[in-house]
Amino acid sequence: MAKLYFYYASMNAGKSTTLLQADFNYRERGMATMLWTAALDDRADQPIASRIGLGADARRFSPGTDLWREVMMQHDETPLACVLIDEAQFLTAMQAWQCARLADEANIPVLCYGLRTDFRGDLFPGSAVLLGIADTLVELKAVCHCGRKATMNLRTDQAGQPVGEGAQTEIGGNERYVALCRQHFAEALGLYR
Ligand SMILES: Nc1ncnc2c1ncn2[C@@H]1O[C@H](COP(=O)(O)OP(=O)(O)O)[C@@H](O)[C@H]1O
Ligand SMILES: Cc1cn([C@H]2C[C@H](O)[C@@H](COP(=O)(O)O)O2)c(=O)[nH]c1=O
Ligand SMILES: [Zn+2]
Repeated sequence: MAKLYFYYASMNAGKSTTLLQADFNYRERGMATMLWTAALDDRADQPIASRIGLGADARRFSPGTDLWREVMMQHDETPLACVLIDEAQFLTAMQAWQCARLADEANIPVLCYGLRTDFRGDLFPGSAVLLGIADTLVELKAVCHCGRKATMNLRTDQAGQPVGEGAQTEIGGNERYVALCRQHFAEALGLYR
């Protein structure tokens, strides 16, 4: 019985790096994998790019992508040992359930990697469902400037000032976001005043 995994963390915790390591591990044993990432994040040359310099090609999902259908088409051609999905916070609720169906009905392990919460501390839709239904939840860890675990993502403006309002989706990297522990996140947004 295959499992649905959700590896969740703040930004800069090594999610993409861990995904690429898992993929390498399967492929070096001659097993086929299928990689996915969000279509809206096209910052890097390669679809999946880690800050440590590793990268890989991947299919891109958008809200209309039928992951069940796309993966099953590929699986019929070449049996897949697993499916790896980066930026899983951007999955729709329906797509998160399609991932569960792949594990349950097609017996394909699905490994999802994504943010737990957005710049306000609210769950992303895809993450909310994955946190609710995944068989295995694994927290990856980044470090706050104080040394504690960084669980939150502070959005900053061009002057480096904290941003507390805006659209949930705003693509960017270290220049737009900083991973902080909850206390430093809350203090930066004035939530404890
Ligand atoms: N040159 C480097 N050597 C070693 N580790 C690095 C290097 N550059 C970045 N990192 C580490 O890589 C991690 C970020 O990896 P990445 O997979 O891009 O994270 P995420 O996908 O969670 O945002 C951080 O822990 C960072 O410290
Ligand atoms: C917190 C937060 C993040 N995003 C975006 C910013 C990046 O493009 C991705 C996360 O990338 P990573 O691989 O985890 O480094 O998500 C966003 O759109 N909204 C947010 O609140
Ligand atoms: Zn801190």
